[in-house]
Amino acid sequence: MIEFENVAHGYGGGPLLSEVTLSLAPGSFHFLTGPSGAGKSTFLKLCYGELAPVAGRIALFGQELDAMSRDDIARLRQRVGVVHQDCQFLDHLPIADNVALPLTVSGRDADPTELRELIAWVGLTGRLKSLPPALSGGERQRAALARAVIMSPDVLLADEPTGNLDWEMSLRLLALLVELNRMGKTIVVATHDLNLIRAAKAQVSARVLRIKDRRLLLAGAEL
Ligand SMILES: Nc1ncnc2c1ncn2[C@@H]1O[C@H](COP(=O)(O)OP(=O)(O)OP(=O)(O)O)[C@@H](O)[C@H]1O
Repeated sequence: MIEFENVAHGYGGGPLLSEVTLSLAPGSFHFLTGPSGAGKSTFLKLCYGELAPVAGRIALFGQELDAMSRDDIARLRQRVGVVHQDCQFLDHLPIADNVALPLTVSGRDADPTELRELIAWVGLTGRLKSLPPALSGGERQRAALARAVIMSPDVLLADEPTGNLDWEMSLRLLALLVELNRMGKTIVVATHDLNLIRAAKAQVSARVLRIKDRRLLLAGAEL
């Protein structure tokens, strides 16, 4: 589903990631850990073609990204939902419209019933008409998750989705991610939160990738 072969990336000041080789199977659940600045967000951006590697090859859904045009990559990206670290919204649009935005910008209308069901799934029915600035951190993260899955992606990448949330809200978000995984979605979650990883491992067969010294390693069973 996502394959890296000997991938390296850096922003000009020397390599940040190197010799990254891995294959994420369809339906798998991975956490991605590592110190701040290790390259977790960078790895996620490589996964969905936002960044190109300086060496090596990346294939998404069996297609080599470096052989594709920007338009083709953009089309492939519709099969990948992303929850960004800073989850930005259009502040003048109600939450329902923000969640529907990926459909709207691709020229489609959201089915009103499906949109309401999706927003109910993340527990934001009472917030349908609220503007983003009125939402709490946990509500914003859940709205961002709804927006990330509205195109029914095969893969969901989440960058520190519980970064600013209390434990109860983190577990609520985790439950949604676990549910998506049980529906067959491939999930990658970048996080510092080892308790979150432990809680997930009690529910799904999640594996842990760790960035250490520029390399991406499959962590052992210590977590
Ligand atoms: N566009 C960019 N240009 C130059 N340097 C960048 C760019 N984006 C990230 N970096 C640098 O690359 C390094 C890795 O950043 P990245 O955001 O991938 O790390 P991270 O592991 O996700 O960090 P955190 O846990 O703090 O979110 C950092 O030193 C960062 O400053």
